[in-house]
Amino acid sequence: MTEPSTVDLPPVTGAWRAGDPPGRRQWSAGGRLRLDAGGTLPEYRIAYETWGRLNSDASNAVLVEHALTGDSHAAGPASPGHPTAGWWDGLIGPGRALNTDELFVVVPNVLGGCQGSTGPSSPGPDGRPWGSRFPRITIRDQVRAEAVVADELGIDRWAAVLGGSMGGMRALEWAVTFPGRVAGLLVLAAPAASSADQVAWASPQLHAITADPGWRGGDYYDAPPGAGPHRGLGVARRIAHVTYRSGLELDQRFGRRPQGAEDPLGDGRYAVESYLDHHADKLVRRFDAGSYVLLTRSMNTHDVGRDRGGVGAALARVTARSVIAGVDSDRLYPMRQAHELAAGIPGAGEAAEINSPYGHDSFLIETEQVANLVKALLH
Ligand SMILES: CC(=O)SCCNC(=O)CCNC(=O)[C@H](O)C(C)(C)COP(=O)(O)OP(=O)(O)OC[C@H]1O[C@@H](n2cnc3c(N)ncnc32)[C@H](O)[C@@H]1OP(=O)(O)O
Ligand SMILES: N[C@@H](CCO)C(=O)O
Repeated sequence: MTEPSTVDLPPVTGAWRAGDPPGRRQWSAGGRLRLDAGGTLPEYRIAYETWGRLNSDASNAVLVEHALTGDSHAAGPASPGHPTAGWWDGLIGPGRALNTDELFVVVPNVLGGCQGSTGPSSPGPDGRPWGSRFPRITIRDQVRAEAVVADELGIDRWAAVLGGSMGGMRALEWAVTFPGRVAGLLVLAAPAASSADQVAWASPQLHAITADPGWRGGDYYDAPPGAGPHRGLGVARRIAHVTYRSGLELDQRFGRRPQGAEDPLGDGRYAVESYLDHHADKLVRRFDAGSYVLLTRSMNTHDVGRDRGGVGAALARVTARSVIAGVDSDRLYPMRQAHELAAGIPGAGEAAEINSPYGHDSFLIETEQVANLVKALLH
């Protein structure tokens, strides 16, 4: 390889909290959280950002839920406290689909994450990082944890809850767990229950991380800089990123081209390999492997029908005005699942289709089509 991968650099674990400048990010603290899998989380905090102003009867609040490696920074530029620009910057702001002249937009970082909310890299009750002691959590647990943010802000009922991928799972769980608190629902590229295929794709990712000697059973936070499971996390991201894009896109974009002057007949890479290396390197710099494992497992557990009499009975509880959408080229969360979900939610109508070559990631890329879905929900 003439352009070495940088995955041996230390990850950004915890740096967001330590070096955070004053900004709009705030925290809500929750007490004992009873967990789906048994046991409790003794205390936790949820980081969140807001845009716009809450009106006097708190009827204009919208909850936006991020995907696996997202965070509360859905809008605005990158800054010292935020390594990436807002992931829905084109959708949130004055005059945009989520018009902050009218709406109060709230974006929490998920429980179990590593960008401000409590997760495996956070201090446990004894002050040492939770690591392997962090309990297993489900999407449902994450949603119940987020209710503290709504309660603290005085929001009894969200005008809308929306999200894509893992964010779509949380949005859906909000509408099923708290039907009276969700007036509008937009689920993008997310199923009612994770399928065998989705669990299967997660499996090699989890193995890649936990088989890395740097993983140390999940207790690597006190290891010297650079000794964490960075290579494993990088491999996991490469696998995941392929599932986030379509095969046709990769073929048309990269073809059989080598990366620059590299020679794939020797030790050189194809351009598409370099592209995956780049995404792996970027993730390793900004995301914690412990959170990746925990959140991936929580997505595996996603099933709105669990302990509720099945998916049909769970979806029948939804009273929100609902828009359900998938992406025609999504090979990870196929349109079939969007159709099944829409068919189960009272009044949801047909699932909408985002037309795009970009696969699953289209909910982050196809701003105009997503904006139209948001407008369809809100107006
Ligand atoms: C709600 C949430 O999900 S939040 C999380 C969202 N953010 C992420 O997922 C972070 C990772 N980023 C991504 O997955 C994507 O960048 C998206 C989905 C956000 C946007 O997708 P796109 O705009 O289509 O970006 P794309 O996948 O083409 O990647 C572009 C990057 O690949 C790099 N790249 C392209 N070709 C090559 C190559 N041959 N070799 C190395 N790097 C390459 C580009 O230089 C660019 O780098 P940069 O992002 O550092 O500027
Ligand atoms: N690329 C996005 C989508 C995952 O669903 C992320 O990393 O969060």
